[in-house]
Amino acid sequence: MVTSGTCELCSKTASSKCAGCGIAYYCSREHQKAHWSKHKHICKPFTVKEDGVLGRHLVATRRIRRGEVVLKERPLLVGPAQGTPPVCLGCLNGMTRGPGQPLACERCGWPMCSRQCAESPQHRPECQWTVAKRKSKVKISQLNVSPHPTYACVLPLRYCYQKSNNPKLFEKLEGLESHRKERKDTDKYNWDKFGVVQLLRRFYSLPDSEFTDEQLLDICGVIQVNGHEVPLSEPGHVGIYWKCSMLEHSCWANCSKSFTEAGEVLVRAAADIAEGEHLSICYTDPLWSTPQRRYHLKETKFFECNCPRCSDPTEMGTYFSVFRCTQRSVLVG
Ligand SMILES: C[S@@+](CC[C@H](N)C(=O)[O-])C[C@H]1O[C@@H](n2cnc3c(N)ncnc32)[C@H](O)[C@@H]1O
Repeated sequence: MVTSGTCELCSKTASSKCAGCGIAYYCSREHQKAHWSKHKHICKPFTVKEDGVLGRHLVATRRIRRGEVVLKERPLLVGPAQGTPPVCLGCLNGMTRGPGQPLACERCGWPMCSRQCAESPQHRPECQWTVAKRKSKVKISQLNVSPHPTYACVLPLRYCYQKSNNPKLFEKLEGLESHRKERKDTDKYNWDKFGVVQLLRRFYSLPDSEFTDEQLLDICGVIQVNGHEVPLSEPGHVGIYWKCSMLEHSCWANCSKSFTEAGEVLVRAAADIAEGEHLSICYTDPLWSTPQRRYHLKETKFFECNCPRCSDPTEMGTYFSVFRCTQRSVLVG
């Protein structure tokens, strides 16, 4: 991992990066300030626009070359996926994978893989709420159950926890799309009512006066619509990012995403992108057929994909979704 570069102004070795683009290095705040009039034209090569079809989306403000880093950012929130076996709530790795025996956090009882993970700030929300609201330790006796139902409430709980502990972060999360109307009465919504809302009420005695059912279901909506599967743990976990949440989908995306070891999302241009072009990533599996991809996007992200690939029956000449006719030789022969 690169941790230093040369200062954009004086070319000395520098270790602090521009927070906007994460590309330019500076040796001091003074040099960063002095260089800003030049750097502002290339920093963050996109702007957020909004329209009636896509909602907010990112548009290139200059030409972006293939391979260039478009954005790099830390997650607003991370937590276990909804359907997961028991994981350590510090590092988010599975509890049955490590060499050592899982240990229970001394304060809250949630199983952890080490003392260090039990002390990690990541684990604080459920740890503090277990002590303050549940008032009795959590006991997860079966570590090989998958999915383990108790873990479904952890990420929503971490989100709720920010309301009083980090109101600025909570406000940011609240600004993300939840598709409240479109989600209502879907199978996932009805599952969340029981699997998350009722669980938080029973397990954490979370009263309606703190969060109404509708608010909790909106939180589940934000996680569903904006959550990224992060493959940095085994099993993977979910991360919610701010700018990355503004990226629109295309099955013929011009950007690709990956993750740094530190959990940042890294979005790179997968093709040369012209100024004014929309930036996109693929929300679904590009190796699925057109009907599968469109169904998945409609069910989970609530839109009909009309990208160039979905609009072209040949899928850009690849015939990716066609059935191979095994009778060809009989028919033509
Ligand atoms: C992660 S959010 C993207 C940001 C969102 N537009 C906003 O304003 O917060 C995903 C949502 O954006 C919209 N969206 C993304 N890509 C789209 C596309 N290609 N066509 C239509 N809507 C799209 C859908 O409403 C989708 O559920």
